[in-house]
Amino acid sequence: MNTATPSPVKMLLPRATCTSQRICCVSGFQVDACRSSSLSKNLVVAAKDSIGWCGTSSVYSKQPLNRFLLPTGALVTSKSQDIPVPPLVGDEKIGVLLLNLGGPETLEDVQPFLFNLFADPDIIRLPRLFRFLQKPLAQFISVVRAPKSKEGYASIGGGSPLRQITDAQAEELRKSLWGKQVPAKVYVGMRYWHPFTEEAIEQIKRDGITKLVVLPLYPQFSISTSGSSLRLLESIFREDEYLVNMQHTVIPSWYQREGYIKAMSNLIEQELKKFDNPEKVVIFFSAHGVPLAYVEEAGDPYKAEMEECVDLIMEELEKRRITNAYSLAYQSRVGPVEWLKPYTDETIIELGKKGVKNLLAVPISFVSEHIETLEEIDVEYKELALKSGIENWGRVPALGCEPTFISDLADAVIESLPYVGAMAVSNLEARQSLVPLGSVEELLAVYDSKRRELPPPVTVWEWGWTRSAETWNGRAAMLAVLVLLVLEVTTGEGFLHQWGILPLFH
Ligand SMILES: C=CC1=C(C)c2cc3[nH]c(cc4nc(cc5[nH]c(cc1n2)c(C)c5CCC(=O)O)C(CCC(=O)O)=C4C)c(C)c3C=C
Ligand SMILES: [Fe+2]
Repeated sequence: MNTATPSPVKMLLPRATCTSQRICCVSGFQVDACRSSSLSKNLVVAAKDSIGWCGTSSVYSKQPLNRFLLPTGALVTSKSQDIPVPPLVGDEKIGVLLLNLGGPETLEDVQPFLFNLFADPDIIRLPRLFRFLQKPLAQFISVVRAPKSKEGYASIGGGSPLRQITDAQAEELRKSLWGKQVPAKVYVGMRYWHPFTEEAIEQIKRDGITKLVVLPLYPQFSISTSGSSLRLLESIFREDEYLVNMQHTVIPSWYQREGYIKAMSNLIEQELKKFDNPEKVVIFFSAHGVPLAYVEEAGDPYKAEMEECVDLIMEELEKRRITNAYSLAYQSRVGPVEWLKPYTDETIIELGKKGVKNLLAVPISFVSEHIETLEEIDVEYKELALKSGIENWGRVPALGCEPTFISDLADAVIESLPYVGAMAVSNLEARQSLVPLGSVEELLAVYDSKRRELPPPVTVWEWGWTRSAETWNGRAAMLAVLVLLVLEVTTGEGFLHQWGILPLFH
């Protein structure tokens, strides 16, 4: 790190950065800043290829390189590098909050974890009138599902690896940010298990973080994942004076980032090489599904983002002269409603029937190994594939702490810093930015710290004999049955007991 005295006056500060109240001078430029300008706030004076001198209009002194001065709202770019240089922050304390799902760490955790998951109105979306049933229903479903889920977690070692992997990702991201001159603290906030988002927020407050970048660890946005975590965060922020005043921004999704696409392509390329005839392998992207109604009724961008993501990876592979056949399907459906299609299991059978012999599964919606890669894909789908006539099976590992990926996440954080607390001036500006701040307009609107309202969880209602009405009628009927079941289980009385059926479940 070069902390030499700045060489004699040479004003190379780009004009744009001089126009805000505070100024940031960037590395790669030799600067004697705007000392004589009318601007009297903070300055950073940087010697060539370093950032090491900070000061005010009249005095500047050698300071630790980590004391950054941030031009609030101003985008800072350096002509000497492709990646924008980090904005510099004076007494600000930068935090990055990684949002993730969380998973049970022991078999005893499974049922309460499932309860938390099903009690989330973004996972089971009840009509407003029936919201009071959310928790009893969650209790019922979690108890019924727990034995099957426990079996799955038992088969992958007795618990989810998610906490460990996310902690490791947080540490690698922290190191990468520090390496890029951004001394940020990185926190992990899980939605359904420890460390809960609330716990992370308490730590953020204790640490006195003043600027927060919120980064969901899901490449593509879904109401059921990033949306749910952000909704929770919003309710926490709204009730807390410290947080209301803390500046923050959100990176809603990042599947289109070059670094992520390249990292995924690298992994696919490596796994293809393990087959005897790599060019004959069908690349089989398998994404976690969501109920179809999320996309068709509630406007979840998940499907569109997933398809675009797959296209981008295939384009990148094509640049590397890898032009294999590929397919995208959705896995892990839960419950009786229709989910995004095609389903992974049905597609595997279909591919087998078509004579496909070599299949490379690519988990695409999540960046850690978890129960659905380690059990569902590696065991269930592999078995199904082999039964369906596929002879050679491979699976791309989840990204985990892959260096290109982590470095790209760090760049995403750095690129988002100028937006912390600053409203994107327009959607156009947001779309042009490297960080997709405008890709989910409503979310941007909400999660820019100066705007608030979230889109309601249930959106569409049409009168008459329409598809929507049918769906809701069906759900109401299902609910009525479930209410009867819950009442029966809790009171020990009802038609199933009368018929002598229910005691079988005790
Ligand atoms: C992008 C990823 C995910 C989406 C979208 C998603 C939606 C979604 N999930 C359920 C129900 C369950 N998910 C469960 C586990 C689970 N889900 C994801 C990711 C997405 N879910 C992950 C990474 C995990 C595994 C965590 C781990 O412990 O390793 C479970 C529990 C496991 C099981 O019993 O199968 C359930 C249940 C719904 C209903 C939903 C969309 C509405
Ligand atoms: Fe899930």
